[in-house]
Amino acid sequence: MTFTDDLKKENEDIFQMIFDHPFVQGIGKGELPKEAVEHYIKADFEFLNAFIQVYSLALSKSVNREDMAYFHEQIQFTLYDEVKPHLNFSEYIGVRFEDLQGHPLPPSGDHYIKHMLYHANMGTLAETLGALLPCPWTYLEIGQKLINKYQPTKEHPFYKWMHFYAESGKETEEMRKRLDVLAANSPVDEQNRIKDAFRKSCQLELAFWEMSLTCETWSGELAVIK
Ligand SMILES: Cc1ncc(C[n+]2csc(CCO)c2C)c(N)n1
Repeated sequence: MTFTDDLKKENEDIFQMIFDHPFVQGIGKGELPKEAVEHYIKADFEFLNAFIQVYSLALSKSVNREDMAYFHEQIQFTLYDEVKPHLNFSEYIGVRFEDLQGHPLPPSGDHYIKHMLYHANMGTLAETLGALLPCPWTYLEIGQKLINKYQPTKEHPFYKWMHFYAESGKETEEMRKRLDVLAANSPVDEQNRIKDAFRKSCQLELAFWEMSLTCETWSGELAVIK
C-alpha cells in the first residue's frame, strides 16, 4: 500500500458521500436546476483561479526541473482545458460563460480556496499536494462512476462534462506519484498534516456541491467584496 492508497482508504466515506450527492447524481441523470448550475459555474471559475495560484506556489517550492515542468503544465491545463466542462454547463443553462465570471465566492468555496492557500503558504510541497489531490481524484471518480452507472449517449446534456473528467486519470496519477515519493521521506508529523489537509479538501469538495445545490450565499445585506 502506498501513502496515497491509504489516503483513499481512510476517506472512502467522503468519496461515497460525494458520489451520492444529489448535484452529482443530477449530472448523471441529466437533470439539474439551472440556478444551481449557474451558482456552480460562477463559484468554480473563481475556484480555478485560486487553484492556479496554488499550483504556482507549489512550483515555487519545487527543487527540480521535472516538478517545475509538471506544475507549469498543470497551470496550462487548468487555464485552457478546464474551460471545456464549464462551457458544457454554460450551454445547458443558456448563459454566456463570460457573464458568469468575476463573482465573489460563496462561504464554502471561500473556505476551500483559503484552506488550499493556507497549506501552500505555510506548509511543505507535500502538504500542498495533500490539499490539492482530492480535486482531480474526486472528479476522476465522479466521471468514471457516472458513466458506468448512466451509460450516457452523445445526446446527454452532460456527456462532454462526464467524459472530460472520466478521461483525466493522468492528472491524478501524476499527482499521486509525486505525493507518494515526498510522503515516504517525510517525518510522521508532516505525514499527519498531509492527511489532515487531504481529508479537509475531500470534505470541502462535498461542501462545494452542497453550496451549489442550495445556492449558498453570505448572510446579511452588505455586498461581499471579491
Ligand atoms: C471544486 C472543484 N473541484 C475540482 C475540480 C476539477 N479540477 C479543477 S483543477 C483540476 C486539476 C487540474 O490539474 C481539476 C481536476 C473543479 N473544477 N472544481
